[in-house]
Amino acid sequence: MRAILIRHGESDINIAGLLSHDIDNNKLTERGIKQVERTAEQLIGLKIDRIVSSPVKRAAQTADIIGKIINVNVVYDDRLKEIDLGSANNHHVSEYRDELYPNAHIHGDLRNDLGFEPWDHLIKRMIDSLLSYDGNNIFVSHSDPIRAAASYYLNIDEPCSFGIDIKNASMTVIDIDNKKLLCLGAIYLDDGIKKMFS
Ligand SMILES: O=C(O)[C@H](O)COP(=O)(O)O
Repeated sequence: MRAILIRHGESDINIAGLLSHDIDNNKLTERGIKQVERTAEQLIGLKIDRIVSSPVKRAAQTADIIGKIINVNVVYDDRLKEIDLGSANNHHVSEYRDELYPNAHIHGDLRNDLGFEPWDHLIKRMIDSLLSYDGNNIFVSHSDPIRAAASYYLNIDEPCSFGIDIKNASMTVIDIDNKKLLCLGAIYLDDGIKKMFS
């Protein structure tokens, strides 16, 4: 079993600097659509059993584009949805950024103060999803959930994963059977990884 975790393409709320775990209130930008198309074109011909997607619109749109380009069916799984942002939902990221690191993840005690979904809970639902599907699958999700899954396979805690920046439409590849992170946030997938899906 292998998994390709793909963050959705750039969305209007990413551009606006807004945080949202809502299901329907956002969409991919034109650049986001092109990002996803570039990612999907690299996956043509790989043996993929299914695409499993967060139900959040920006992710669902991403999965739909990929599914059409590589001709693979899409199923939805709530366990892949965006982290529950607590009281930060639909607020601007600038309200919470560390003044010394303006473009960084919300971190530390502030996550708890805002009522974010606990990191361990996020990891559990992501790993439960990854382990639920046989074969080789694409999982379309979001920044923090993919960082959480990567931190699990790297065996590091949330503060130590602070430096992981999962770009829009990037690919994070995991060998589920051997519990090994093969690739982290790639926008171009190397041939060695592609061969694992032949
Ligand atoms: O940190 C952020 O800006 C958001 O949590 C990103 O969420 P997204 O991956 O759904 O855009």
